[in-house]
Amino acid sequence: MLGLSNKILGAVSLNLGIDLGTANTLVSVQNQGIISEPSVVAINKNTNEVLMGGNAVGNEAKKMIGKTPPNIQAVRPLKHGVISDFAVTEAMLRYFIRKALNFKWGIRVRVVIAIPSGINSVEKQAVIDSTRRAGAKEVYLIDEPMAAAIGSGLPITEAKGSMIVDIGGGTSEVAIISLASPVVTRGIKIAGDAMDRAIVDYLKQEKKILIGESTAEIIKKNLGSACELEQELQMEIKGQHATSSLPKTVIVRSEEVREAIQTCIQDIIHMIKNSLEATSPEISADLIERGIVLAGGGALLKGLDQVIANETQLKVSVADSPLECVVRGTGAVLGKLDLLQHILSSP
Ligand SMILES: Nc1ncnc2c1ncn2[C@@H]1O[C@H](COP(=O)(O)OP(=O)(O)OP(=O)(O)O)[C@@H](O)[C@H]1O
Repeated sequence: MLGLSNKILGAVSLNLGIDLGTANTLVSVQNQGIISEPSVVAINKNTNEVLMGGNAVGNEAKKMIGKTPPNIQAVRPLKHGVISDFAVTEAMLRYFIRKALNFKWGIRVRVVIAIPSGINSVEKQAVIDSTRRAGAKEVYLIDEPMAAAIGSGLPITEAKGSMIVDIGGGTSEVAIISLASPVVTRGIKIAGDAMDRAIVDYLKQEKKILIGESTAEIIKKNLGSACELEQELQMEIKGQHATSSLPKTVIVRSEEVREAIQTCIQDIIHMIKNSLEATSPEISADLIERGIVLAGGGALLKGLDQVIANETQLKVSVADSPLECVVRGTGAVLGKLDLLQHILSSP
């Protein structure tokens, strides 16, 4: 839990870096720490308004998915890395900003917010407007892969190619960066959520069991892998029989999960190869030396680094705390807004 010091509470302004993600929203409070909660909001279906009280957003709201009474719905306001519901996103941002301020008032808030590199200028302006309405006075945007590269510690300002692959919940993005500018970028809407859906479909088809996406995510994190494991794994899963709808229990094996998510992994590898094909020979030479850095929660999939290394013949490493790379990058930029003005994204 983040605790704001008296020094910050006594200050008139506060800098926040925000990674507004499909799966998780993270907020870095300058010199303090990181808040991280799922990007989930509970709404009243009758009024379409966000529920009152402390359980309407984040961890508590995620626990409600698939278990709400008919008048309440737990929704994820971002889909495929893009905001699908601006009103709900704004409510979520307001919650996170207030939490970062420890629910104190009268503090001027400056925000750097990371956005998927594929969103258009109208959507960018909408993110700025929502963040302002949620309580920020100044708002700057940065492309997610650029923030991930900075947060992974890549030397992006050098005249040498650096490559980051950010695999999140809704999107997988690649950026090859030199002199603080993206030289090649690629993105696809295939990432962690698509793997969860693939597991749901596979188990319905092959094991005649219906499960929700939250259960599929647990299966992916526990059993999911991109290549053979030294010790294959298995776990017991509870759900509903696909035809009788009665409760059903099955054993799921890591080999089955690998088969289920294979297509998603191939799509991500295809995107990476495609970006490598688009680089200049000089940058390719730099990448042979430096390799590829993986960030985002998807980077934690067992064996993914190994498979990408085999397919590209480059060194591949997973960034430290890959789920926090983007927000660490936004935090780093906040400290040097003047210096890094040119890497911020404008609508
Ligand atoms: N150990 C793990 N193995 C596989 N996947 C994991 C693991 N841990 C987390 N993930 C997946 O990482 C994804 C979340 O990553 P992250 O928080 O970086 O995404 P996001 O920033 O919310 O999404 P986006 O960048 O697409 O908006 C989820 O799909 C989650 O299931």
